[in-house]
Amino acid sequence: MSTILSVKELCKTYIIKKYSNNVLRNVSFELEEGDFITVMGPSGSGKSTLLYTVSGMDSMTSGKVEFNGRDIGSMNRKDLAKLRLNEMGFIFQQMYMMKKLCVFDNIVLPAYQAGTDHKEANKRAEGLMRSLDIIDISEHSINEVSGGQLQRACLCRALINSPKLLFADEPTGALNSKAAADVMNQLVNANRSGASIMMVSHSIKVAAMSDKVIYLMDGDIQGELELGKLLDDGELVSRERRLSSWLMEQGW
Ligand SMILES: Nc1ncnc2c1ncn2[C@@H]1O[C@H](COP(=O)(O)OP(=O)(O)OP(=O)(O)O)[C@@H](O)[C@H]1O
Repeated sequence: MSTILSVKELCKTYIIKKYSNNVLRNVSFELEEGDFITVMGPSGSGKSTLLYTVSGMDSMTSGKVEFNGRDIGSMNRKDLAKLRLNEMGFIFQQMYMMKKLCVFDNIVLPAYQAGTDHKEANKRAEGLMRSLDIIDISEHSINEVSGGQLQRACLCRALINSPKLLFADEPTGALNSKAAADVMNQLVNANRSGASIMMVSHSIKVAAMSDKVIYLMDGDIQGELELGKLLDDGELVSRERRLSSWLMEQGW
């Protein structure tokens, strides 16, 4: 098993009107290939900022982040964009969909950009949309769909290039329980097919499906809980209980 993401002493400071906000303070952790981790913690503890900085979407103030042995802090914008297109997938709270394209075209576009044969890309997009129950909205403009449908479309788009590492910020946030279960099943399937996942979630039910939970407090990792791979849905209740009592110890 090799390390896909190595984060060492990562710091991120936002400066607004001369006031410094040290959002991430010396965060260090490693993600092994095939890992599925969830970052939890109080609102404002820096969870989304952590996802944005380790994925190269936002710059770091200091520290080192390596993706598959490549130092992302020293990569130029073009190489970073290529890395994100080909090897990473994103489901973020601000969903950057192209307003002029229909849902299907938004989903398939990254595959075309990566040079995948169009017929193959279309087939893959259709399969993903069926599994997330949004095939009926293929031709809709992104202004004509619900928040939950849009979130599922984002997941399809994130998976279209079979990313090595998937970043997901509250992927079930806007969803009802059936849609949330569809999304989580798809994430677990993607992980079983080899994608590593780094997710942020406030939900115990959702986080209990991951292998490991990191608790972020005031921009630093306060604790880690190893849950192991989810092998059977029957284990979920006991995993949720374990996670819930650990979170209470963390002061959640
Ligand atoms: N682009 C930005 N510019 C300035 N400050 C920011 C920016 N993004 C986040 N922050 C600040 O960083 C801190 C952490 O925000 P972040 O969104 O990472 O927290 P979070 O743990 O994900 O919170 P939540 O659970 O509420 O989503 C907050 O104080 C926030 O105001």
